[in-house]
Amino acid sequence: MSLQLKPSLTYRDLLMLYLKPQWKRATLMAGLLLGSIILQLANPQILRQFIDSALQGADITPLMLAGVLFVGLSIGNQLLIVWNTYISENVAWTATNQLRTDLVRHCLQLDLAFHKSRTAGELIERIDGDVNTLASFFSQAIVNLLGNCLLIIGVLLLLFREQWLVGISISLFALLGLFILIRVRTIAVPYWIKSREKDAEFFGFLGEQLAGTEDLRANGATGYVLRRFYQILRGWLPVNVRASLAGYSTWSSTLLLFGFGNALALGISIYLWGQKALSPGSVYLIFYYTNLLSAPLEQIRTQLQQLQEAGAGIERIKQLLEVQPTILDGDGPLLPTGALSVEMHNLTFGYTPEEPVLHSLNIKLPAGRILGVLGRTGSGKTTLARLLLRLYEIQHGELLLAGIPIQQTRLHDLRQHIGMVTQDVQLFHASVRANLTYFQDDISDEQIIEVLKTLGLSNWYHSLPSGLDTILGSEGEGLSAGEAQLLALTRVFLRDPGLIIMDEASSRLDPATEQLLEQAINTLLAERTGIVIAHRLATIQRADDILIIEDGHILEYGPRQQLASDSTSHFYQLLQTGLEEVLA
Ligand SMILES: Nc1ncnc2c1ncn2[C@@H]1O[C@H](COP(=O)(O)OP(=O)(O)OP(=O)(O)O)[C@@H](O)[C@H]1O
Repeated sequence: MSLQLKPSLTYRDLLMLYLKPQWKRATLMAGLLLGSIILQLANPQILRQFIDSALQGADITPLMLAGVLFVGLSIGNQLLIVWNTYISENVAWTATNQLRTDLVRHCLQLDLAFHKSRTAGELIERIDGDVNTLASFFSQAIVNLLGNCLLIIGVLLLLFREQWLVGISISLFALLGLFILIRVRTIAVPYWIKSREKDAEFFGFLGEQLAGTEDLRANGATGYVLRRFYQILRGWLPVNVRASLAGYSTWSSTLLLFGFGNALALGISIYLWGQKALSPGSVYLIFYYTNLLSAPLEQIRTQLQQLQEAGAGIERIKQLLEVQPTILDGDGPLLPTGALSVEMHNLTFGYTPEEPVLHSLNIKLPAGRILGVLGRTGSGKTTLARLLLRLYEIQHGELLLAGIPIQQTRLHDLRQHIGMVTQDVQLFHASVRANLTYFQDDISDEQIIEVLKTLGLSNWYHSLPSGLDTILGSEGEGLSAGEAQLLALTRVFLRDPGLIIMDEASSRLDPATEQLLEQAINTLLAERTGIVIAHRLATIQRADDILIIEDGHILEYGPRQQLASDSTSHFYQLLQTGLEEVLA
């Protein structure tokens, strides 16, 4: 299903989008609920008949039959409730899963700047937390709210039919009861909100610490973590005690209220019985119906709350949908296959336009050549790579790929033609195959094995216990840094891009792995254009051209051999001093 969510989202839109496709199940849900209401209303009538007939000395057979019917209908009602719960959970999960998928798709389309400015936890809360509040909206709120109203109306009508005075008294009690229940709940709400805030703080803290376990231990920060942990727990305790007490007061007030309702029903019934206006069976019937009111009244209260929460959830989802990607597909031609040329004319860019990070870059890299980019930390090398992938849009000047202005390219096409290998290799807790193909099914196992062989990874592949089906640990656990880099190269190789951008690993690898990596990089760069952010001499020797950036400006740019033999060039000085020492 394509994304149909729009920022002007309403309850009606949500129902149309996510419940309409499930209208058959939703209708069945309504039917089951109606059946259950009818059974709940009919059953006390049998009991009344039973009591009155028994008191009048009726035969045992009709009494037995009435008893069996009562039990049968009660069991039938329970079965309908279980079936209804099963269907409504299915409806809710199908609907909310679709909504989650649509929101994830929306977020994945948003600019990198959006993701950089938000924490992972915030997005998880947006996509899962807010959607969870809608689950009950889909599963119960609408249908059950109507169902409960119907049940209450049914009970009150039957009470009116029994005796008008009873009808009026219990109707007034029901109205007052609902009002009181809602009021009492609002008193407890702030305590629950506080408790949930503390929950979020605790889990946020826990998540952060778990993610950084290795660093924390290595730096001896365990004591600090435990102290913070204890502080948070200590803050959590009184808040939770207060929230529980507030919850208890809600619960006890509900009990008190329904106790009062029962007393009222019994009082009126006894009075009317004394007046000979009611039979004992009818007294029981009234008592039963009054009791029956408690569940729907209580549920209406929770459902109104769920509707409120769903309203807040919709509001936050709307805010998320209002954020739109600013980097969109261009309408230029598709990029050609094979090596791509790269040109920059007066290219200027800043993460905020007032503070440029790259200034007036002019570069001309013909197809098939390799550019080695050097520069100190923070000079703008990664920014340059991000611009080439169009993760950010250039602000001034021109950036051309195979002669096509980058703004005119289509994002999917662009990212098919550019491969990027960074120092942080992102590996997923999934099979080797899925990690290498990025879950793309059209890449055959033969192709993968061939590429692994080309990159010198045959031995590694044969050592895998289940071949390509071997599951990798999360974040590449169990792989050395060199192996992870080689896998990243394999991944890019399989996509066969025309331009490779490499942010080279500066960590020192063992000589055997380094040699393997060097060979793999050579194979990868052959007949492709390469932009290599270099940290090692070996890479520099591979480059045709050298670009040295300083504070976002070009300090030096030219053919490597020419710069290397010019003793006045910065590159020459760098080679003399040693690359690692200067750039580290
Ligand atoms: N997302 C961002 N938002 C704002 N400023 C950023 C962002 N990313 C980088 N910068 C800033 O842009 C400048 C260039 O950063 P960049 O990451 O491109 O440098 P680099 O040369 O790749 O550094 P390194 O070698 O350490 O990776 C730095 O001043 C940095 O603080």
